Amino acid sequence: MRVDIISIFPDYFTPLDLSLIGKARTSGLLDLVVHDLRTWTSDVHRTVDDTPYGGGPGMVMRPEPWSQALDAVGPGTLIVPSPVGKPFTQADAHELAAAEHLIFACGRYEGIDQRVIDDAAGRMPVREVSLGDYVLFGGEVAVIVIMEAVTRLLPGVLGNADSLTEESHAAGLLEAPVYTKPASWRGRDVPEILRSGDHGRIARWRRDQSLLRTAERRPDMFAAYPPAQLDRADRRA
Ligand SMILES: COc1ccc2nc(C(=O)O)sc2c1
Repeated sequence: MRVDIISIFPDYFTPLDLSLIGKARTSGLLDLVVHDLRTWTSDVHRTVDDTPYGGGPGMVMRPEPWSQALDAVGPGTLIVPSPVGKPFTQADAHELAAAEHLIFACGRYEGIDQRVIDDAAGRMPVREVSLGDYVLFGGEVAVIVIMEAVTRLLPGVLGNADSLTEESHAAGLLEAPVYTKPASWRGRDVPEILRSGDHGRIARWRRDQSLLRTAERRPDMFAAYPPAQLDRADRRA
């Protein structure tokens, strides 16, 4: 997968040199290039913003540097993190993991001139996405989150692909609690069933815990869970 990230703060992305994303880059599974938007400015001050038409606080990112940057690195699937974007979900991560070329545009200030996004949409798929109902300083942190969510789904990046099937949101439910040694810790014991060796009962316990946790913590997810995927034992949980 090829990924281009465009930002006025390219140093924000040094974490993408680390851990499994860093390994994916060195192994060639991920071809990631981070660009400084100011590369595509032409004035001595390398200006990327200007005052908003219609007045109002703050500054807006000018269209010219962005249009030249996107012309240089595109076309691809353009992702623009934004407070007005569609909530980003695990399903979106799976869709983006299937793309050949992702381009991330990191907004700052009050955002990017809307014409940049409208113009790009005439040449490539564009997704404006939000991480949640809160506002960040800019798109950079959202891109790091999305890059983690997407890259870990790429074949060969995670050592054990089985992790992807049991984890939260993978099957539309929250995962069961996990435990490791010691069996007793500060007077708290690991649930006996997990030490029973009875894999059938362990699987049932985990499924029940997953259903209960989802019902308690994410009733929205629980309500959306397809009834057809609930078996008879589930209905007793
Ligand atoms: C100006 O660019 C921004 C500003 C805030 C912001 N907040 C996001 C979020 O997903 O919460 S993405 C994003 C982009």
